[in-house]
Amino acid sequence: MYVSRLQLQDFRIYRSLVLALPPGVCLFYGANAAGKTTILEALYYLATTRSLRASAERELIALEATGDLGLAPFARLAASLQPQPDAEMQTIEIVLQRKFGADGDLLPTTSKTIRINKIARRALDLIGQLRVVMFAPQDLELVTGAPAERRRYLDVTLSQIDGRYVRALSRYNQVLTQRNGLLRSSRERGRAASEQDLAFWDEELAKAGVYVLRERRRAVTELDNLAQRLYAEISGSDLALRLNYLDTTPAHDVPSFLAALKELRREERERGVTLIGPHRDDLSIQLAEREVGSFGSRGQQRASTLALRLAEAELMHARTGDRPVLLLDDLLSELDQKRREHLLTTIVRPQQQILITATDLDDFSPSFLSQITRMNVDQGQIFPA
Ligand SMILES: Nc1ncnc2c1ncn2[C@@H]1O[C@H](COP(=O)(O)OP(=O)(O)OP(=O)(O)O)[C@@H](O)[C@H]1O
Repeated sequence: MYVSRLQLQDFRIYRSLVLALPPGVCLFYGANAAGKTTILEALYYLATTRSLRASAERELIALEATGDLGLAPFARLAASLQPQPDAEMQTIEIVLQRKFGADGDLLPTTSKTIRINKIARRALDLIGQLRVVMFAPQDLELVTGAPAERRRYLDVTLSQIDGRYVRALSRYNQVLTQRNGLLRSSRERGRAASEQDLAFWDEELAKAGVYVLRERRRAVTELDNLAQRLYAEISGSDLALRLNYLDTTPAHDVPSFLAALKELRREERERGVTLIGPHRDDLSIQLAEREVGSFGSRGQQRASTLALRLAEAELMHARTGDRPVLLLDDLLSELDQKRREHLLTTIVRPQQQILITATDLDDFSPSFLSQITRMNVDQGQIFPA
């Protein structure tokens, strides 16, 4: 699959952009703050419906956006996807709009409208239409950061592969919020939640949770194989990079999940929170049997992160038969010339769309530059170069 066209209106620095993209490698270069990362962010947002860096979605709407004829300011992102060489083109679109309050002032909240082939759909239906893997400078947090970073890694990967996973995870999170609300409010009121109410939420939590757990465990087994090989390729080292899913419950089916919840009943009532399940799990990432996050050198942490991202792309390819679009944000500038060339030869393949950002063309060899498309980014405008 590749993105043949990206259209942005009032998305961050881009007031109006129509960009044709090639199926192979495309390098976006330009000064700091020119708008390079924003292009990758737009594609990540269209793929996952999540922002990479905004703390509130309204930040994605251009500050200068005024909205039309009394409409609240909005951002529009659209992409044309070419799934297979002969398959029919698809279009995906997100419109993100500010809301007016009763007094006519803009509220901090936004609404999101999603269309696939011009037909309104839910966010859950959009995920998986376009598959991307983002390599970002802040990726080191994948190994050094909190468990939530690693859960997100698994969730974003699996959500793009499996529609049922997206729905199960969304259901799990809804149920978890309800169940935690019940446990917390009962504790605060000093009146135990009824066993009947809890039993209902237990059942719902277990049903969604078991699917999420099963798919995460299966993915980690595959990612473990892939990442081991990729780490060796990237680093040239023979230390084994190993991934392990760290679960808070060994449950494999609904009855065992329910039994585990039952066992913790008293403690959960006392603490007012759900203590086991996918929302508390973690992914162990070890090199030579030690956690890379705590024991690895900076170079080992970086190589592990790269291996994890490449493994993510390989997993998507293995499961769907299609290569995801790779988004490499300012990644290559951190590597020396030899490692950069090595990485590029590892990832550049026929039918693999790769979008790269860089401030400096000098980071690339003339032979590499002669084989790719270059785009110069300048203050929210893009010029083929
Ligand atoms: N909502 C918004 N409206 C207008 N401009 C915005 C908005 N959000 C971010 N910007 C601006 O967009 C510009 C481009 O940001 P971007 O991160 O894409 O740059 P970049 O080319 O990747 O820079 P660098 O090389 O420093 O990483 C920045 O100046 C940023 O302040």
